[in-house]
Amino acid sequence: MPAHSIVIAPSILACDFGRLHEEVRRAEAAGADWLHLDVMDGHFVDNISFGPAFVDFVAKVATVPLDVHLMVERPDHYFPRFVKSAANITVHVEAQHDVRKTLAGIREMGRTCGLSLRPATPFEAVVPYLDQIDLLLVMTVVPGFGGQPFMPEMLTKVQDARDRRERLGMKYRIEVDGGINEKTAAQTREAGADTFVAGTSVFAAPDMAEAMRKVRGV
Ligand SMILES: O=C(CO)[C@H](O)[C@H](O)COP(=O)(O)O
Repeated sequence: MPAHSIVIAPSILACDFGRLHEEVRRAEAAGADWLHLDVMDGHFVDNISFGPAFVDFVAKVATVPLDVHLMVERPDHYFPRFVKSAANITVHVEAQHDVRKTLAGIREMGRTCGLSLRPATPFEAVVPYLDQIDLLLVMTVVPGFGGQPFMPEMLTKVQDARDRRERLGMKYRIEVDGGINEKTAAQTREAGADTFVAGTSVFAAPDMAEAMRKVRGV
């Protein structure tokens, strides 16, 4: 029995930025529960995506909650700029900050908070913070670029997150991001994931609603 309802969060990184308004509408019409926005600073990851003004624009046209993933070196410095538009703000355990303080700060500003870890980071690194988070984001590719293949070795991390949550009676969502499609969504769901970020597999599909149903497993 999953602890949470299934959530599908299409990754805006994979949409046509030149038609952003229509792409947001298309994702919502196709069944998006949330929209996922990857903010990249060119330091924490080897790519630069978009910043608060872009996220604010998406918030103006979106009707579903925005799930903002800060792939930035100083999330403590930047998260307040996303509070206006985000429902959830996720930061990385590997970034340069006091993780406890940043998570508490996001909560104090009235948003849910997530913690993420790169594929190379062991699950143990997030364990001290699990009592403080609403969502654990398990990266299933090296963060920075869409369109990469799913890393099956991350399945044990998802299982660890689920087992620990059950054992300790915690409530955090388990989100997966990177190479998520019909097949890998089924594998990660089986391992314990309930929240699925999908970029290429939904935005590039001929029928986005059908692609999203497949990720959802219905
Ligand atoms: O976090 C990300 C990149 O770092 C993207 O959200 C993720 O890659 C989604 O894209 P795809 O489904 O194409 O892998």
